[in-house]
Amino acid sequence: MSRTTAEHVIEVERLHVHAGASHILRGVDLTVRAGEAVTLLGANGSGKSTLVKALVGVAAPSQGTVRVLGARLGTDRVPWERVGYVPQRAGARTGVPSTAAEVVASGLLSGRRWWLPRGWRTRVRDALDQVGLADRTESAMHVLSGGQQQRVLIARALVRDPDVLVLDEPVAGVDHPSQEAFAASVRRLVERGVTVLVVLHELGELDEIVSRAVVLRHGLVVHDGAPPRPRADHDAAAHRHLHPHDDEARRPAPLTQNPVNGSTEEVVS
Ligand SMILES: Nc1ncnc2c1ncn2[C@@H]1O[C@H](COP(=O)(O)OP(=O)(O)OP(=O)(O)O)[C@@H](O)[C@H]1O
Repeated sequence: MSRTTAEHVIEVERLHVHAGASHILRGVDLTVRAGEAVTLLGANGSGKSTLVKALVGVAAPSQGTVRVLGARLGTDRVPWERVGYVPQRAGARTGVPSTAAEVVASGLLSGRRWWLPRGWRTRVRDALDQVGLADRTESAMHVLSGGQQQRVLIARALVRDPDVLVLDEPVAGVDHPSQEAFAASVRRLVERGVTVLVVLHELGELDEIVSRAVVLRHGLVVHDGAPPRPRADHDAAAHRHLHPHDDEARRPAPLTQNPVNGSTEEVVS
């Protein structure tokens, strides 16, 4: 059961994003309804991070519109306090000495609210508990493993109790316990009706949680529907992989294409 009244939590229409001379997004349309758990897939450089950055107002559209929770970016006031965002891993080791609790508490600050609300300590502890780090509240960030630091950043997004959560490759390169803790927390959020849009390279632990996959290729949506499932015969001797050359890769993608790495496959019977 969804927690928001806006049926369309995210609405992107004919979105173009340029960076200098690069035309990164070339007319993306995307609608995410309340309560959906959607993964954004695509090969390196296909535009996934740019799309999520445009959703949270970090990348400016050169054309097209983005609406979040019914508010149009750039014209309406977006209720950012209801949006949780975990950027692509940049490393939490900033050199600034801070504890896990301090990093998570910063997630309670937003545009107009520069003070911590009553009960913030409990909320911070709960958020860290959700990612399996209740016992590391007072740990300095630099003593945590990379996976644990990433979980702290996820807790920083969760502490807002967001209605929509946008995550950019939240588990890339993190240890297995962190991946499991992350999947368990996404499952609970989805059960509570939170809308989730997550950039992934492979479904992994989220395989049974996401219900829809949107695949980008060269800045365009080339698939929007059921998530790719691992093929049972993938390791079979009769299975042959054909990897396209670059100009082939620029042709419109067939739906049988492996959406994660962009390769096409042919089975020899
Ligand atoms: N600020 C920028 N200036 C110039 N080019 C950029 C900029 N940001 C991104 N790009 C280019 O745009 C393309 C898409 O980048 P983006 O990070 O959105 O892709 P991605 O699908 O998230 O890739 P990855 O899976 O490697 O994170 C890439 O070729 C990237 O080099």
